[in-house]
Amino acid sequence: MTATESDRTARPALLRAEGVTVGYGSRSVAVPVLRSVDLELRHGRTLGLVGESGSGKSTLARTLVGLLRPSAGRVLHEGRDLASADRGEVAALRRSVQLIPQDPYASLNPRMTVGAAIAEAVDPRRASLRRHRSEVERWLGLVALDPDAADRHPHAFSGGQRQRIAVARALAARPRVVIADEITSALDCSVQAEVLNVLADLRAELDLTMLFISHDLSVVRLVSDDVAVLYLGRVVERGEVHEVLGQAPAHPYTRLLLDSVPDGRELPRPSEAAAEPLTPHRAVPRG
Ligand SMILES: Nc1ncnc2c1ncn2[C@@H]1O[C@H](COP(=O)(O)OP(=O)(O)OP(=O)(O)O)[C@@H](O)[C@H]1O
Repeated sequence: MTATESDRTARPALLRAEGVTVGYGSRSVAVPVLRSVDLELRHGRTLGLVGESGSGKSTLARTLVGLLRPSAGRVLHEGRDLASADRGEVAALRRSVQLIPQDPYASLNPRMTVGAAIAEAVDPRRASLRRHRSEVERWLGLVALDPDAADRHPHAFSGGQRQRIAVARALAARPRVVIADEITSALDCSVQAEVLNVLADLRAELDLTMLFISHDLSVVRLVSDDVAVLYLGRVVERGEVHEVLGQAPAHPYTRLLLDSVPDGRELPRPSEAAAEPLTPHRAVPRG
């Protein structure tokens, strides 16, 4: 075992799927979308999840945060099975794993100001923008938005700004794990870079563990330490990014994925590709 391998496997798994099978509809008629999926997110690492449209990536994301129940297998949050946790524990465990969906309209209430939405994430029981104004403004600063953004509604922002608001809102809940589900796929390239840079800065500052879902192999290569390849609802290959997306992918589907990307094997290594941070270093609010 190499030094990197032992470092990776020594880190505790914050989130683990064990033999997870999920389908939609009633159990008797459901055709599984996910079949016996095993996956783990280890502390401080980013796992990229790739796979073609319909392979089950979003279904897996929703299952990991507890929005869908597996018909077989289990999901463990820091070793605890959501299915056997009591209500208080489920609420805390769910809060510690935040999902950022592709469409920020799905996660931002159009009738709520941005500040009220972030205040709710900061403190769901005493959600008040007035009470949490300074922390809300710090989070807005962390995603490079002005403090007065707090008083505006989501429709007043561009797609990239809305996605940064969604990132701030998810992170304001102080999760240990973030699941980013195709968060840049609806954005132009330059705006994609803005969102990815913000996320990369915050990931390092907050010591986040992340599942980064994307069909874009070059983006996955940039942000991930490890990668898992989902094909027809099964994880067919996983490992460190440079191994799986490097010279010798083991599974034919991974080879097909790579062959479909122009210069797919020549993508820059994360260290070479690390772009200038979009935002200057900012102190992260601790609380
Ligand atoms: N609410 C639902 N009810 C029934 N079937 C669904 C539902 N959501 C997804 N599916 C089906 O489950 C399969 C996997 O969908 P899923 O959205 O998880 O795939 P995906 O890999 O995220 O795709 P994409 O990259 O296009 O977002 C698809 O066949 C889809 O039609």
